[in-house]
Amino acid sequence: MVGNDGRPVGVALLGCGVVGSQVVRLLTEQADELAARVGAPLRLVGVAVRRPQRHPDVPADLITTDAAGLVAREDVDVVVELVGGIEPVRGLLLTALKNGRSVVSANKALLAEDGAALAAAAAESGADLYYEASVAGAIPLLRPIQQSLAGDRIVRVAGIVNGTTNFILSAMASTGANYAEALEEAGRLGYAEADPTADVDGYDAASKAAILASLAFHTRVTADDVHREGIRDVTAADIAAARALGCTVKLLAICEQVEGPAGPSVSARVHPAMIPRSHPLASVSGAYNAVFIEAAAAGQLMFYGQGAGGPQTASAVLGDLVAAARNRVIGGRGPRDSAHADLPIVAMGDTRTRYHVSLDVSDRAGVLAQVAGVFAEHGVSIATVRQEGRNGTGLEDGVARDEGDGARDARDATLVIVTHSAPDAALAATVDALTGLDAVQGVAGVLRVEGLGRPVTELGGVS
Ligand SMILES: NC(=O)C1=CN([C@@H]2O[C@H](COP(=O)(O)OP(=O)(O)OC[C@H]3O[C@@H](n4cnc5c(N)ncnc54)[C@H](O)[C@@H]3O)[C@@H](O)[C@H]2O)C=CC1
Ligand SMILES: N[C@@H](CC=O)C(=O)O
Ligand code: NA
Repeated sequence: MVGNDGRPVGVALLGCGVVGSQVVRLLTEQADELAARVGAPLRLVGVAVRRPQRHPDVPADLITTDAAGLVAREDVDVVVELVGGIEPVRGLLLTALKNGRSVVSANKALLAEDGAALAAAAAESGADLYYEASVAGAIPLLRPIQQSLAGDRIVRVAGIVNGTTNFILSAMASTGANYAEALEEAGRLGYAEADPTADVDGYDAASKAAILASLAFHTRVTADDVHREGIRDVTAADIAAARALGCTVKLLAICEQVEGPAGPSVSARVHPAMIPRSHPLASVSGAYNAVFIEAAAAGQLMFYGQGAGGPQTASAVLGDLVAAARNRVIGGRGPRDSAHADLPIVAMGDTRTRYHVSLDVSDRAGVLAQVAGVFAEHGVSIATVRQEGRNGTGLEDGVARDEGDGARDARDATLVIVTHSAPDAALAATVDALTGLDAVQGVAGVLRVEGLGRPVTELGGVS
């Protein structure tokens, strides 16, 4: 690819909402500095929007509703996509890349669904494809994985990559609010959208996990490959149970290289989990994001900051834009996405996790043995068991009080069991089988427990 012959680098912006409008502002306010860093001025040649009348701050001669026409213009070098969603964006970006235009995007949904096609189009034409803003907003994360750690071997990337759900879980933990109350507060403060499905059901985090796993393990991972559970079912009782164990509950994205049934494999999952309060991720609260990377030589690294917001996300977009524009000016291109390892994806059932299980049981002779037997039958080793009295039966002090209700057992108790690590399928089957026991009145709560590379000392030395 040849350089830009000293002419300005033409930038087409698709979408001018929360993030796009901030990109326009920063491009204007920082024009001279950006030109110095790029080696040529950045010239915004057009802004494609859906409703032109809604953008009084953008010069009218730049506004267009014809995104396809804008992308095809000869004076466009870099297309910055801040629309979101799959179509019509996929078609527009594939056309741009095939025509040799570099692309900067914050669109995690598209990259997690069809990143391979975009990367192939970029490789074919020699254009750049950058998407730092798509994962954890402002936090520099993808470039460190792709470039700074290129000489190392990453074994795990785990973290909090969704601000909305982290705000909700933090509010539940700090105020005792239930899920519905915390969600309402998140909406009031502008964190949760009118339809919060993508956030609370884990779709947003799963897309980000797919992108992280792809880059960390040099393997194409799509959102469909990521096991996904959201936070709708997390209860105030789960939060209290976590606290009792010295833990807190977070929605985690966990991407690991593991030894699967077919050899080295990638495991990618998003689910709520208890983590020890001593873990650095436990203190990440509110709408913040943090990602913990473990690499063979570098050891443990943590990246922390704001994962959303207009100016914050625009910062990451502009970082990518400067890199893509500089490559135009000097006539090269940045490092390509690499999928050379092409590892298989391990099924969630084969992924090893630990569980915290709260069972409401009748407290009579032999019940603990029956429950332990079900764990043993499924090959799941128990790490700790704690019994608590329930409904005022006074078991805490070992004294049972029969309140005279002849229709039910004289004594009720809750068994709190934490397992050692076992295949997730074995743990799920164990919980299923427990519900069939006569002595088990109900499963009060089931949550995975993650040490994330650290011994869970609070749980009695389980690691
Ligand atoms: N808002 C945030 O904090 C973050 C957003 N992102 C990503 O950045 C992208 C943009 O997000 P926001 O700015 O928040 O969204 P937004 O909804 O505020 O802005 C999107 C804009 O695109 C416009 N649009 C829709 N279809 C269009 C079309 N066919 N042609 C031209 N314009 C069209 C909409 O009218 C809207 O103004 C999304 O991919 C999002 O996932 C990533 C990280 C954080
Ligand atoms: N909805 C996301 C924001 C952007 O990625 C979140 O809540 O983190
Ligand atoms: Na980022």
